[in-house]
Amino acid sequence: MGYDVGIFMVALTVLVVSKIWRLVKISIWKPYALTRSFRRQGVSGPPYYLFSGSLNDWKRLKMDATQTVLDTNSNDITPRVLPHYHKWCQQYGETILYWYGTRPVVCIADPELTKQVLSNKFGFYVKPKCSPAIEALTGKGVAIVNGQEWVTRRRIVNPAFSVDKLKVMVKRMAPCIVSMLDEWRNQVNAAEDQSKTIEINEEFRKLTSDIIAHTAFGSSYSRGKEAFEAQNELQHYCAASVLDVLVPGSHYLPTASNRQLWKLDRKIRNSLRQIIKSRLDSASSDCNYGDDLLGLMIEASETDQNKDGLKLNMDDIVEECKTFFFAGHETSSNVLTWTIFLLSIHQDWQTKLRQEVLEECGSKIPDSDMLARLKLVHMVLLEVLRLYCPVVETFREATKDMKLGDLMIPKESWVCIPITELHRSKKYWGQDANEFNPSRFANGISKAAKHPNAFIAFGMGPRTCVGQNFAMLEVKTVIAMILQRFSFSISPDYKHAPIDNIALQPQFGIPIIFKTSPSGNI
Ligand code: HEM
Repeated sequence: MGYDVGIFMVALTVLVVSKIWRLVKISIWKPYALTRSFRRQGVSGPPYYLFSGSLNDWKRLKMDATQTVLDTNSNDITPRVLPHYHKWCQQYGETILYWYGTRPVVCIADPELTKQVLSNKFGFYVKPKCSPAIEALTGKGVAIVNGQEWVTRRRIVNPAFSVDKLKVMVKRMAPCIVSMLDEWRNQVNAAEDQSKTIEINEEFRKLTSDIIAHTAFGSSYSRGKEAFEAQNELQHYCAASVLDVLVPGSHYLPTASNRQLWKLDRKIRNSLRQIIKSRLDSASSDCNYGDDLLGLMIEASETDQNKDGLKLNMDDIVEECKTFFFAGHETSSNVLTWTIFLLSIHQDWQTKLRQEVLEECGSKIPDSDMLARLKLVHMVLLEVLRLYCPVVETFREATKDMKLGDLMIPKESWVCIPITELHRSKKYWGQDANEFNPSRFANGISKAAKHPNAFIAFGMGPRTCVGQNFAMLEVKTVIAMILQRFSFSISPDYKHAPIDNIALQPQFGIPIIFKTSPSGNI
């Protein structure tokens, strides 16, 4: 008995000592050694603080930035959107090392190095593990999984965005857009001076939710409403907590904020399960579930005929639905918002685009052929995506020690690519990098800057955005239909305050004054 207790005590001591050693190694030794190693390579950054790394400094800079308001005509948004990067770059140079807790992050704003990281096909730079809150928001779907799991999921979802499917989707979008615009027109016509101020960010959020629900899930905004609303609430929660120091295991504790997170997660899942169930119930006897995204995923859950022999189960489908519900509306709604904002300020471009739309589409609802001819609209959208890219930055984790340019990136370090900064670097975009100048895209994306990969609004390489063609068609259709019907300008009440809330949003919304367009009676 005494012997057993002795062995137990020794084992316990070994366990405790090894845990303590691991903690010391991760939180003290590694940061110290890596800081020195990077310094030798000429890279430095803000100091490392025990456990919190640079998070507290980062949080403070973000808080301060949210108190500022920019000049409405200024597109120089980095100090507000990536205030930590802006400040640390000025202090420590273009490439910086900072700490997400105990995790080293090397930030690079160089298109050549970005290409090496994002285009790596051997899985040496993978998507880092997300916090539980982000995972609850975006789902453990194709956007965050790695390796074979990602290959399988990407193969399942890719066909949902083929050219033929997109053409059908454009047709399905139209009624959602008409319904919103009819409502706007009623409001304009009801106003005494025939003009109405509308806060567009919220309107576009509802519209793009409705569109993704219809086109990818054969549902409607009202059916998915509970999921969208819970995702919206969760997004605010995530944005507020993303810079909190994560204590390992703390997400299992029933704290007030965890309980709120679990509740929202349950709401999203339940609502999505209802949508899936109703598709299963309505399937014909030959198990034809439809050829939209949801149909393809259900089919993949029923067959192991896919190349890898891997199947999706119901939970996988729910996670994937979360991914597409979120990615499918959050990005597009913000691009729409910033496009209308910029066209309100640049009335000359608004006039040019309206002319183009009326020439190519007349008063008809645009189809995919007409949309392909809207060259100026396309250029303007690229310029909006450059200046107000919804994805502000992206991260990868090195799975082994990597040589990146002149830098050695140690295994398990993160590489941060500050898209907002890369998109307005004077080195690549010229002295007018912060100006709205859609003409720079006249000869296509690769010729717009001094480096062909300086524009990465949809990412690059194997993990490039699966919904990019869908998003461009959607945004083009909405903008064209607005231009056919209305002229618009910015309200004097507008406060220019872009903010990174997981996506780039206007902190106080954007009030726009709409009038019925003199050009048409559509
Ligand atoms: C203008 C709107 C959009 C922008 C700017 C955008 C941007 C991006 C970017 C930058 C990435 C890559 C992130 C990274 O490499 O870390 C990405 C990935 C992704 N996007 Fe989009 N996106 C947009 C619209 C959409 C839409 C409408 C959908 C769905 C219908 C969608 C679904 C996805 C998915 C599933 C991924 C993950 C792909 C993978 O990892 O294989 N996106 N998006």
